[in-house]
Order: sequence, then C-alpha cells, then structure tokens
Amino acid sequence: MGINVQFSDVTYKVVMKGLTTSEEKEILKGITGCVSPGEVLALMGPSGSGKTSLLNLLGGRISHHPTVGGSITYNDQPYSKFLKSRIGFVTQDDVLFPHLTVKETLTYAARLRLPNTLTQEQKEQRALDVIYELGLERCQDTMIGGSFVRGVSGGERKRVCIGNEILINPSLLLLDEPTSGLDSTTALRIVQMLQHIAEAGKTVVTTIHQPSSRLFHKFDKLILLGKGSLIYFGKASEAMSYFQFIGCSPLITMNPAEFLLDLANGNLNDVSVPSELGDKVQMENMSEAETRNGKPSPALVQEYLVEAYETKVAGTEKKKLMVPIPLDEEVKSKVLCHKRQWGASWFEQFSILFSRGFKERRHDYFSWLRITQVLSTAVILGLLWWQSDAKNPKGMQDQAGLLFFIAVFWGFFPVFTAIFTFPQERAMLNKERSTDMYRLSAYFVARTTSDLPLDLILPVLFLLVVYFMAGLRLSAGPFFLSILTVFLCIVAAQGLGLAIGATLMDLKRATTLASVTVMTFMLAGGFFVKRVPIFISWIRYISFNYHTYKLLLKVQYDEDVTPIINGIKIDSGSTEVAALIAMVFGYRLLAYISLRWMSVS
Ligand SMILES: Nc1ncnc2c1ncn2[C@@H]1O[C@H](COP(=O)(O)OP(=O)(O)OP(=O)(O)O)[C@@H](O)[C@H]1O
Repeated sequence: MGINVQFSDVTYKVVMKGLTTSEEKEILKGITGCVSPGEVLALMGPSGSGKTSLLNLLGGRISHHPTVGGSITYNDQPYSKFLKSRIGFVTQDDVLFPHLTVKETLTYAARLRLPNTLTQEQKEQRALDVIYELGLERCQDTMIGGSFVRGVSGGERKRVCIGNEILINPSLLLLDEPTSGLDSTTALRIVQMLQHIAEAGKTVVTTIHQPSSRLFHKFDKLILLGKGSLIYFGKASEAMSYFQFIGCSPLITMNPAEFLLDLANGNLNDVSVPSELGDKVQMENMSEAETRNGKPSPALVQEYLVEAYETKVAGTEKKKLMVPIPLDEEVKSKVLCHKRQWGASWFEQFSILFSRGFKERRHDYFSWLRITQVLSTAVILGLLWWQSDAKNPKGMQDQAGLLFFIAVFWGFFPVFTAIFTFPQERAMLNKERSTDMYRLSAYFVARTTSDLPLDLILPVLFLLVVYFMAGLRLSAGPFFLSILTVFLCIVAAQGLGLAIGATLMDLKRATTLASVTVMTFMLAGGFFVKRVPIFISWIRYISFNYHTYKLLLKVQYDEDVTPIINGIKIDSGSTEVAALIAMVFGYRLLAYISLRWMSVS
C-alpha cells in the first residue's frame, strides 16, 4: 500500500545570519500538489530552485521548522514519527560504512529493518534480490570505500544507497537525484525500477536534474520549480502542451526536460516568446533588451510563468485537492499504525550492530599507521628505559616516569581516536535512527562492547615490548595486572572521547575541549605535583591518568614506596580499581546521555 501525499501552499523560509545583519530568504513560495499511490512524481528545476528543500519537507525532515507554512498530509493525516518506518529517503550524499562490502551493507540493513515476521534467511534473500534488481551482482563483494579507501564507483555507491531504502518496500519512497553521475542506460534502469515500485502500489517522489527524454516520459507527474516558485504541476505528459498553451513552444526539436529547465531558468533561446511577454519587453529599458536581442530578461520570464500558472492552473489544482480521496480504511490504519515497529528485537539489534561495528572498526584498529605508531612508541620507550633497575630510589624514580608515561599515553590516545571516528558514525547514527532502524541503547551497548576485544590487542602488543625491554617486574601476575590496568584506562578514556564527540558536533571544538581536559588530567595525574590544593583536588578523582598511574605503581612495587615516589600514597589497589571501573561506566553513561540528548529520536 502507498501513501497519498497532499501539500498545499507550502512555504519555507530561512534566516541567513551575516556578520552584522540577518536576512530572511524565501526558499519555497507556496507550492501545491499531490501524489498518489501508483505514481512517480518528479521534482525538476535548476540548481538551487528548492527541490531538495521540498523533498525534505515531504519526507518530514524539516516539517517542524517554525518557518514552514502551509499543510502536508499523508493519507489525510499530518506527519507523525510513526511514519518514519514507512518512508524510504535516499539523500544526495548518503553515508555508508567504507569498510563493509556491498553485500554486507545491504544484508545488515535488511536484518535490521525488515519486520521480524521474516526469518533471517528470508531477510538475507531480500538483500540478494535487491542486489540483482539494482544490477550490483558484479560488485557485491567489493568494499564500499571512502576518502581513504578505494571502493565501488560513484554510480554503484548511489545504487547501494537506493538499495538500502527499497529493501523495506517503503510506502513512500523519496529520492534526491538518484540518477546523478550515472550513464543513461543505468539511469533508465533506475527510473524503470522506480516505475515498477510505483506500479506495485507505492508512492514515489524523486528530484531529477537533467533527465533524457526517455527518462522524462517515465514520470507520471511533474513539479517544475523556478527560484522556489511553482511553474508547473500536473501530468508530465501534459507539460509540453501546457507551455504551448501559454505561448512558449520550442522552435527546434528539443529534449522536453532541457526545454523545461531553460524555461525555469528564464531562458527563452530557441523558444517562442508569448505575446504578453513581448509587450512587456517593449516597456523595459530598450538598451538592456537590445543586448538580449529583444528577448525578455530571465526575471521577467519567471514572473510571467509563475503568474500564468497561478491564473490558469493553480485554482483548479487546489480545488482538486479539496476533494477527499476515497481511501480504504484498512489501508489507512495499516499505513498510519501509531506504534513504533522495530524490525528486530533488542538483542538481535545488539548482535547485528555488534558484528557490523566489529567488521567496520577492525580496519581502523589494525591500520599499519596505528600499529606503527604504537610499536614505535613502545620501542623508543624500551630503548630509553632499557633494563631499568628499581632496586635503588634513583632507579625507582626513573621507572615511575615510565609508568606515568604509559598512563598518559593510554589515556590520551583513545580519547582522540574516539573523537575522530565519531563524526562519521554520528552521521550514520542520525540517518539510521531517523528511519527507526534500531534503539539507541542497542547501538550504544553494541558500540561499547564491540570495541573491547579490539581495545585489548594494541596495549598487549605495546606492553609486551615495553615490559621486557625496560625490565619491569618479571612475573605473570604483575604483567597481566598491568595489562588489565591499561585496558580499564583505555575504556574509560574512550568513554570520555565519546561523550565529548557526542556533545560537540564540531570536530575542532571537540578536539580543543579534549586537549584541555586530557592535559588537566595529566597535570593532576600525580607525577608533576605532590600536593594538589584542596579546592582542585577533585580533578584527581575523575582523572583516569591518576588512578592508572597509582595502580601501575602498586603492581610494580609491593612495599610502600610513598616517600620515594613523589609523595603519592599508595594504599590498597582495590580503591584504584574501583575508581577506574566507576569511570568506565560514568563516562559511558555521560556519552549515552549526550547522545540521547543530541541525536534524532
Ligand atoms: N538551511 C538553509 N540555510 C540557508 N540557505 C538554504 C538552506 N536550505 C536551503 N537553502 C538555500 O535554498 C536554495 C534551495 O536549496 P535546495 O537545496 O532545495 O536546492 P536544489 O534545487 O535541491 O538544488 P540542487 O539541485 O543544486 O541540489 C539554495 O539557494 C540553498 O542555498
């Protein structure tokens, strides 16, 4: 079943803030139209004419904006968040995970989004069907790729984005430029597919830049926009005769789409000039008109087209919208089911997101760059502290420097890794949550736990090198306890990174805040100052560097070394372990709260 979308006098403004002034810009100026199940509506117009804005409004993405006017209804009902799972939205620059293959991307999406009445095999079969439907079988095992990894071609990437949405058989499918960057045969294939989707009873709305004439004839309805105003709404097949009727016909054989875009741009080259416009040109400044060979200015043409539409068509179209559409009550209730529907149970969501996260991030963790960074630091430390001797106070103080560096390194590194990897994940999270793909809690728990095994590998490598080169306490207990300590420090630091990344959208601001925080934690970490003034001593309690350092000291030296090592009192290690565990949970909780606060729900 599809959704009947009606929109009447839709307006949208944005406030553009300059350095000293703020100016209001009208992006959509009273757009009226409708699209019914079984139809493909194309939104055409020059770049910047407002196609994407109208599509976003129809998809409910900016409908709550205070500067939006007019009405949009879905089967006679206003937009509600329960519609999210019935709407498929393919944006112009969709985000995809670069390290997953085409098949993995679509299979994970199918498992998360398809209703749980289907079995896992049926869901996987649906992903395969979509791969064949979109002609992606040849690249199904290729990685998607991104700025740093070579992957599928731009056209294939676009088709994967479409596949992600058509998987769920949405009642309303919205697409922003689905054919841009594709050759004409592939573009035709995509539009034919949209036609088939509509024929199956769904509603399809797509923006399109410059369709070939073959493509153009596949659309049922057309909206032509010019600078945010409606120039034509009606059947695509009747567009040419409408413009002929108002006096604009092509003088040479032209692709209808090219002709319409010329008109929307106010360009009347090779097009007959309506007599009303000809008269207006006479009244314009002659010298200006001469430079255009007597043709009217683009602004004049646009004004004429908008006026012609308003006087000759708009009235009847608006009347048509007033007539209620007979809709099957059963269909209406099914489409507008007022209950969030998850495709998978909480645990299934968790396990799918866990395995997807693990697959995607293992590449980040095991990039040669990272391994080299960690190993070279370890070797330099090992050489500097080569077989250090802790038998005398001097040597012990030296070793304490090494232990403090380890605590700082593993507190610093994960904070920044979390901040740098998060913006991409955040875009994905927002996109997927906007279609109700999974619960935030399932994502969060999966994100946190899928990192754990990966978090353990690099520190083990690091400690193996440092521990033996620097000649730290050679026995299994202290070695494994040191690993455990560093591991807790990493997980706590990562939580802080996630919390900062989730709160501050902007990478620059996030890294600045993180540097200041980590530096403060490091300075208060127990190595540089012996006694911290009481009013600032609380920082020590939330500093993972401080507790890691103390615990590493405790593990290395059994006896009380307080007087030798900078006056830090090392009592029972269990207080430090408890503090680190509290930080692991505390910072993650903070990250979860800021994610919930900032992300789409
Ligand atoms: N939030 C915003 N703030 C400022 N200007 C905006 C905003 N949203 C849209 N615009 C402006 O509104 C106009 C229409 O934008 P829109 O993206 O809808 O155009 P479009 O027809 O889809 O263009 P294209 O084909 O190039 O994607 C553009 O001039 C754009 O700069």
